[in-house]
Amino acid sequence: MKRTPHLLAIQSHVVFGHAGNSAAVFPMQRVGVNVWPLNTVQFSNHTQYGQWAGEVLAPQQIPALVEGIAAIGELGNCDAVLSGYLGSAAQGRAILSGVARIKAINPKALYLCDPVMGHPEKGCIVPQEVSDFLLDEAAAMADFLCPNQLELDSFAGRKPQSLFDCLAMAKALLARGPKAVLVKHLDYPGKLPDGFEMLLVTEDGSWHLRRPLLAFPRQPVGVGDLTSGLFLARVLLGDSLVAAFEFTAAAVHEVLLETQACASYELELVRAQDRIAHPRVRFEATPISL
Ligand SMILES: Nc1ncnc2c1ncn2[C@@H]1O[C@H](COP(=O)(O)OP(=O)(O)O)[C@@H](O)[C@H]1O
Ligand SMILES: Cc1ncc(COP(=O)(O)O)c(C=O)c1O
Ligand SMILES: [Mg+2]
Repeated sequence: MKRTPHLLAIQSHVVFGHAGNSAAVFPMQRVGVNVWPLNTVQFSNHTQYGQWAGEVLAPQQIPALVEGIAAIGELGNCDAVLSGYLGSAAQGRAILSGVARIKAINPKALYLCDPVMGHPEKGCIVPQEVSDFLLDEAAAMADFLCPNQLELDSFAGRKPQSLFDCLAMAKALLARGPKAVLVKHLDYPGKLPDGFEMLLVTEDGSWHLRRPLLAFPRQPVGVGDLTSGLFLARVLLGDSLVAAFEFTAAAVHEVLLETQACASYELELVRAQDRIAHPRVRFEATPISL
């Protein structure tokens, strides 16, 4: 029997609703991965409500928890680490030392970094030192990097002129070290208004994917976290990077369809669970080159 992969997921937890681990853990479990959630913050709700209660985890807790798992002899079973929303740069550095610790025991372990940055136009609130840490330190250690357009712009230090420019920016990011860059959300002059587009850039080639853009009165949150979590889960389950990319687009679209049908602001993950595991829709990734 094939072994069930294990994934250490280090990102935020919200008590109410879905963002960070609260958006990604259940879907990753539902597709068949054992998840070890390590919550960087515990907030009442995601920050786009504009107000929340709760605390950031003390950074020294991250190595302490990783050591606790090592002490029971389980750390070598960790197949991948995912990091997302960080409450401080010190937390980020603690995660990188955890990743190094895990890779020393299991050199095949993968690290996916979702570089969640704050943006005034988006409303996601992240300290500036976290953005600086992601740009300067985390990208170099990640096997997979999953920025959205605003985060890709921050890495490149500019906005794109075209789709091919987005591709060039993502390729430049590949040169910093990751095996693959998944741009979860493209925005560039001339983009068709009714499409939601993504890019996958790897050492072996690049692929572009388009799915329908659905209308929401308020943009749902946690979509990026769901996207990076499902992508890593499917890679661990044995998908090629392109197959994981296509699966992720389909499963996330299914969640958005369910969320739209329920007129809900929070993602309808529980109602969409069968469609996450077995998406009915399919979007083809098409090769793209400069
Ligand atoms: N098919 C879609 N239709 C409408 N909105 C979408 C669709 N897919 C994603 N979104 C929204 O687009 C925004 C961009 O998300 P994205 O950039 O992928 O990641 P992040 O959630 O990290 O910002 C989010 O607000 C999300 O809710
Ligand atoms: C606590 C928390 N975690 C994670 C996120 C990231 O969500 P998204 O997937 O939209 O990038 C947010 C966004 O507001 C948040 O408030
Ligand atoms: Mg995000």
